[in-house]
This record gives sequence, structure tokens and C-alpha cells, in this order.
Amino acid sequence: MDRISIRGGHPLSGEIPIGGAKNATLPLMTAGMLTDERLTLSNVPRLADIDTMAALLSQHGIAVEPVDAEGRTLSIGGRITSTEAPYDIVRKMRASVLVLGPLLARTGEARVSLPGGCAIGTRPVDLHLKALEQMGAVIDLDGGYINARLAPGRTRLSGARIVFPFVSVGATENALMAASLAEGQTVLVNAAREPEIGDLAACLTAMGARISGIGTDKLEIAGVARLHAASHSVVPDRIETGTYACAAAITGGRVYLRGGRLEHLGAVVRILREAGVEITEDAHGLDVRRLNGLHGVDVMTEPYPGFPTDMQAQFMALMSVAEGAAMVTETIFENRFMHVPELARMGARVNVHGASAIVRGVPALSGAPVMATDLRASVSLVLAGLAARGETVINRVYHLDRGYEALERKLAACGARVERQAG
Ligand SMILES: CC(=O)N[C@H]1[C@@H](OP(=O)(O)OP(=O)(O)OC[C@H]2O[C@@H](n3ccc(=O)[nH]c3=O)[C@H](O)[C@@H]2O)O[C@H](CO)[C@@H](O)[C@@H]1O
Ligand SMILES: C=C(OP(=O)(O)O)C(=O)O
Repeated sequence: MDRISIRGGHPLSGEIPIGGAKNATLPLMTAGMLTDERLTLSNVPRLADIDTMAALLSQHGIAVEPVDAEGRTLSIGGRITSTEAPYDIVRKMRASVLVLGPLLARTGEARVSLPGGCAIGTRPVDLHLKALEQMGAVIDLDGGYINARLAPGRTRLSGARIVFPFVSVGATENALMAASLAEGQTVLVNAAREPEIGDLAACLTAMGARISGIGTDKLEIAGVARLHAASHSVVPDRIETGTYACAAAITGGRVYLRGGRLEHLGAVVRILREAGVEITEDAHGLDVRRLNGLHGVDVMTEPYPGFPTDMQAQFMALMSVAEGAAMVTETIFENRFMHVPELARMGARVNVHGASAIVRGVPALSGAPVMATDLRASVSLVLAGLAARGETVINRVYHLDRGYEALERKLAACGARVERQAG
């Protein structure tokens, strides 16, 4: 297995290109199942998760073909030939459950492996299932699979008023896609407002869907009988942007994040500024630098526009070298502090009490061999390694490859001493 080796202590300086968002691309690819015509997606990041989704779509009979040499523009299309999403693919990536709404809407049936838990939490899909049941699906769970079909006598899903008891990004996406082809009006109340939802809604609109309330927590969808071909450019990755902003800050450097957008960062900008990071925007990206010391700032993860859980680990790495203390509270996932013991091995002082961690900043971290069990935890160790004295070796690089394209090349181009070692 590959490893990443970092020799820390070099302020980053230079430019980092921000790619399209993984968490926008995955649902956008499943939206390609909503029509027999072609959906062309550009600004697609080259990531392991995108390959996994392409493999899943091809299992359903949908071809995902690169249009350009680099594979950043994908053409998605074909007729659905199988309505089964097998365990072997779904277990690799939870976002696979996003085929459920499109399969049901298009064919009236779906058999999708239950995604199961993962390192960060149990992550049930009950809200996805309830929403689809309210739209006329009959669902049972059997042998680890979700078996879904239209209720007897129905030929299409039907519009419904769906009130989510709490915010779920994935359940909002599945319901939004299903509602686009349902008969009649659907209202999604307490819908997720993440920029990736807005991006999906914009793409569906280009495909002929009738959606209002985009960007708010109440989406109204007037179902249409069919959707058609469209082209869509994927929104820039706000989590990649925030991660590299933390990289600049933790090394005391300055980077230009080409393609980064302030409007999508939500609370991250305010919190980073409070911590002593300067962020300015121009027409093409963000200039991020740390002028003086870092200060401890408390954060609590929340649905967008609050501070994202996908930035919690990176921010904790930053706080581990800030002056003073910071309380980091995780409210979205019950087990998202796996980076804490690894950061502690590098000299960070962190105490976890239930859903909160108290981080007491230290003057310096020291390099160590580390590993993590999920994507953002892994990248938080990369950030810590960039700031630490000596060498840090990060194992289980495949987690990073799920969500960070060319991580070591992007960092090395800004002066980081980082390399991938084939294992
Ligand atoms: C591919 C993708 O976009 N992944 C993101 C998406 O995951 P994902 O869509 O899985 O996250 P959700 O917003 O659905 O999860 C939020 C919370 O709701 C719970 N829940 C969710 C659905 C459900 O049916 N029942 C239930 O209890 C989850 O366990 C979690 O505690 O949003 C998360 C929260 O911003 C991010 O961390 C993930 O990076
Ligand atoms: C948790 C994440 O992804 P997923 O929902 O695909 O596990 C993430 O992107 O940080």
C-alpha cells in the first residue's frame, strides 16, 4: 500500500488549483440515470470515488465515457438494464445509495445493497427510505438489501410533502431526483442547503426539471414526465478549498486557491479569519495567508451554512498549533474523532469529552508514522505533518485518493517536502 512522506516546517507558497467537488459529482452522475439522453459533466475531479460511481452506473447499463483526454468531462448515458446495486460496489462508497431515487423514478423498482456503517458513524438511510415511501414506493429490507418498487396500481412515483426531521444531504438528493420525475408537486421541508444540493438542482433544471427554492431549506418540485440531455459544470470543491486554506495557515505560508469561492465556504471563512488567517477573494480564486500567530477558536459542526463536519479534522490540526485552547464539537457524526489519537502521537494536546474535544495548542508538533480510517482524518494528518518537525509518514493513502486529486503534487508545487512512496 502506498504511503505519503512529509518533511514538515516549510511554509507553503504558490498556487493550488481547486477541482470540482467530489460530493457534487457523485449525485450528478446518478442524475444521469434520469434520462436516456446524454448528460455531460465538466470540471469532474479525478478521484477513486468517481471511478467507483462509474463502475456502479455501468453495472446498471449506464455508460460513463470521458470526452477529453484527461477525463475531466464525462458523458453519461444509456438505458438502464439492471436495477440492482450490488454489495461489492456499494460497500466501497456510501454515496452509491444515491442510485435508489433515480432507479425507482425511471423503472419503478430498485434493489440496492444497504450501505452499512463506516468509520465515522452508523449512517442509517431511514430518511431516504421514508421520503421515497411517501412518494408511493413500497420498501422492505431483506438480506442486507433495500428492495423498493412502486405500490400496486401505480406507474410513477407521486409528489408528496416531505418534512425531514433533521437535515440530510443524501436524503435530500435522493428525494429531489425522484421528485423531478414524479407525478405532481413535491415539497421538501428542512431540505439540506449545501452548495452540492444547489449544484444538483441546477443540473436537474438544465435537464428540464422544475424546481423552485434552490438554495433554501424548502424545495418545491413540479414533476415532469421526462428529462432530457444537458451539460453541466461541477461546482468547485469547498472542502478541498478549506483544506488547502488550513494548509497555508498551519505552515504560516501564503497560497492562491485558483477556482476557490468564498460564497460556498459558509462559516469556514469566519472561523479561519477569527483564528488569524487572512482570506481575500478576486475573480479567479482566493488568496490565503497567515500573517501572525494563530488563536484558538471554538467550532461546532452544523449543516450548511454552518461549519462542515468534513472540515472538522483539518481545523483540529490547525488548532493543535494555535495559541490558547479551542473546543471542537462534532454534532453530525457520532464517531468522527479518529484523528485525535494520531494527532496526539505527533504531540497535539487534545482531550475528548463525548461530542466535544478540547484542543490546547502546542508550540510545535513532531513527525511520526500515522494512519487514519477516513478521508478527512487522513488529510488532517497531512496538515499536521506539513507543520511538524521531522518526518511524518501517512499510511492508508487510499483514503486520501477518494477525495483529494494529486494531493502531493499540489502541495509539492507550493514548496512542501512531500512524496508518495509505493508500498
Ligand atoms: C457523498 C456526500 O455528499 N457525502 C457527504 C454527505 O453525506 P451523507 O449524505 O451521508 O450525510 P447526511 O447529511 O445524510 O448525514 C447527516 C446525519 O444524518 C444521519 N442520517 C442521514 C440519513 C438518514 O437517512 N438517516 C440518518 O440518521 C447521518 O447518520 C448523519 O448523522 O453529507 C455529510 C454531512 O455534511 C458529509 O459529511 C459527507 O461528506
Ligand atoms: C464523509 C465523506 O464522504 P462520504 O459521504 O462519501 O463517506 C467526506 O467526503 O468527507
